[in-house]
Amino acid sequence: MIDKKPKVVTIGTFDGVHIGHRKIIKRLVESAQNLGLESAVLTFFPHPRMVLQKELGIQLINTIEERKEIILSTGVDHLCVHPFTKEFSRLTAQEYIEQILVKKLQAKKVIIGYDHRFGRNRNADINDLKAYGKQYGFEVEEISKQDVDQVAVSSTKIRVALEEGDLEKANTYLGSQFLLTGTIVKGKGLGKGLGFPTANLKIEENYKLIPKNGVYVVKSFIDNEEVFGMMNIGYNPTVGGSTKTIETHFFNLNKDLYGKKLSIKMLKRVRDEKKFEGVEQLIDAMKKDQQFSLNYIRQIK
Ligand SMILES: Cc1cc2nc3c(=O)[nH]c(=O)nc-3n(C[C@H](O)[C@H](O)[C@H](O)COP(=O)(O)O)c2cc1C
Ligand SMILES: Nc1ncnc2c1ncn2[C@@H]1O[C@H](COP(=O)(O)OP(=O)(O)O)[C@@H](O)[C@H]1O
Repeated sequence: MIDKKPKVVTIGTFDGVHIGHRKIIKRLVESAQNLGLESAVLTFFPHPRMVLQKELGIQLINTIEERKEIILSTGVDHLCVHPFTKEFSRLTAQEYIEQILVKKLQAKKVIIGYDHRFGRNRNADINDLKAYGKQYGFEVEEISKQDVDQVAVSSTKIRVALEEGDLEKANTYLGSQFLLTGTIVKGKGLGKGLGFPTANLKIEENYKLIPKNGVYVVKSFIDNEEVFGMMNIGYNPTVGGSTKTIETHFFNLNKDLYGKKLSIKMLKRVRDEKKFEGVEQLIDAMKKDQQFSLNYIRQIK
């Protein structure tokens, strides 16, 4: 439950929590400090497109848990994840302002993008928000088109970059490393025999975007220790795999990982997944991947 103290609020989906989002959140926190108020981010889940258009194939950069964790790590005082339901979408602009911004969040100031729209059918805009501000006693600070364009980043551009395997671009736009969170489950049990045991990551959220198939250098924390590894995303065509797997061989680690929940950060793309002539060639390729990954890790450490 959010307290009754007056707040500066910003509103958005914030998928990815990229450098543009971070800039807005920084402005929010600074503004709250200057005014002696608390800061709050208002976000919604599920994504409106999951609810209104029943889009089943929708892919998001972050699961809601990841989004929460990243937003809370930016230094905001409060994060409000409001359920986006059909019913909620039918609130008029005025009902939404009154119920959520005024009563629930005690907004004294709202920092918002120039193109923000809200209320039933998204029919209210920033000028309406300013008018409601006069009525309900909050100030509106507009983030101009120029400010938005200057950052030149969008969640859509990041999604496309990840789907194309351009991890470098995605991570630059995110201002952090793209991550995958899930639980380690049993695979086909072939990895140990190849000399490379691989921890198979199962992700529950079907809306989570998985980057292009291929091999990546990754990093995680296992039992509070930083561990690096190499991940393969794909169908394991060499051994006749039929389902998509996300599997990681961690370097210098010998631990039973089954059942563990891991967040794995993706650092660098190495290559495409390939169908090799046989297992020998696959092992040779994995040895080369390991060499490449260890070199890369040495450089960034
Ligand atoms: C770094 C790395 C690269 C891989 N590259 C390929 C590849 O190019 N082609 C392929 O068929 N399988 C590739 N694999 C997947 C192996 O086929 C897989 O690890 C093996 O089948 C073990 O699967 P299991 O953990 O389900 O037992 C790769 C695995 C890793 C860890
Ligand atoms: N260095 C390591 N990297 C990844 N997994 C490891 C490592 N050392 C031990 N393991 C364990 O071995 C399991 C992987 O073995 P593997 O033969 O590939 O079987 P599976 O196909 O069931 O994943 C992992 O899930 C983990 O529990």
